[in-house]
Amino acid sequence: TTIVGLIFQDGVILGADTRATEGPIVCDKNCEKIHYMAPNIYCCGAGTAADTEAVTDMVSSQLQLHRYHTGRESRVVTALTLLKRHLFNYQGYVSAALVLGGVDVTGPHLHTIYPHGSTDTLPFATMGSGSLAAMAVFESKYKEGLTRNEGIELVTEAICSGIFNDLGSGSNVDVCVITKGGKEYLRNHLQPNPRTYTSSKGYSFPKKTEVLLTKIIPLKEKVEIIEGGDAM
Ligand SMILES: C#CCCCC(=O)N[C@@H](Cc1ccccc1)C(=O)N[C@@H](CC(C)C)B(O)O
Repeated sequence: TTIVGLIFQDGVILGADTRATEGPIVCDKNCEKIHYMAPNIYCCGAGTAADTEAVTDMVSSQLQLHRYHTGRESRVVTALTLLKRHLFNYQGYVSAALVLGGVDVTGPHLHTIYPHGSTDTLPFATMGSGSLAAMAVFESKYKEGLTRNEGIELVTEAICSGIFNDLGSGSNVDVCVITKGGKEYLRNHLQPNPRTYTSSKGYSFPKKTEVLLTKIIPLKEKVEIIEGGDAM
């Protein structure tokens, strides 16, 4: 997985690739790694798919109950605290590495959360097996005050770095833009690995391209009996 986040002039932009693997096998070529937490908060997940899905869904429900109780919009710090407390409690056995982003009454916020429960607050962040490839892009090109389009392009470039350089990442680029005004979830914003289509009739070769084996090779006439051989 390659997942990223950055702060731009109007809020936060999150990005993710869409590959799920099981060892050397790609078990999902277009999965979703950007999870809804609240109307103004989203969270990218890397690690064990089941764990990232379960922990974000659980905290999202807790935030919704909290919104009913307070009558107010959820804050990013609330999601951060709920996530880190849960992960710390399980001492790293819940394998969820997260990039949490959102905009609330206190402004835009971006955090990373590690499986053991430690967290960071950053202007730009990357996680997953493709995080080094993505961070190379951010370290060389990130600056403060990026416009929406500049931010989307930089997030897309960072995810593409993971897609093309990390075997744990691949397929498409998902993007989520969060501002005070709301959010834009750009599912499959970029599809840089389209499936090249074979003919609908399946494979067809011109006649006479097959080499017909006409020579019949006879089976061995005599089979040697090995006397007294040990039973295998
Ligand atoms: C679909 C499906 C099965 C998913 C299995 C599954 O969790 N794969 C993991 C890798 C992994 C982890 C632990 C045990 C085995 C395999 C995976 O692809 N993680 C990606 C993110 C998730 C959200 C898709 B990424 O971090 O590479």
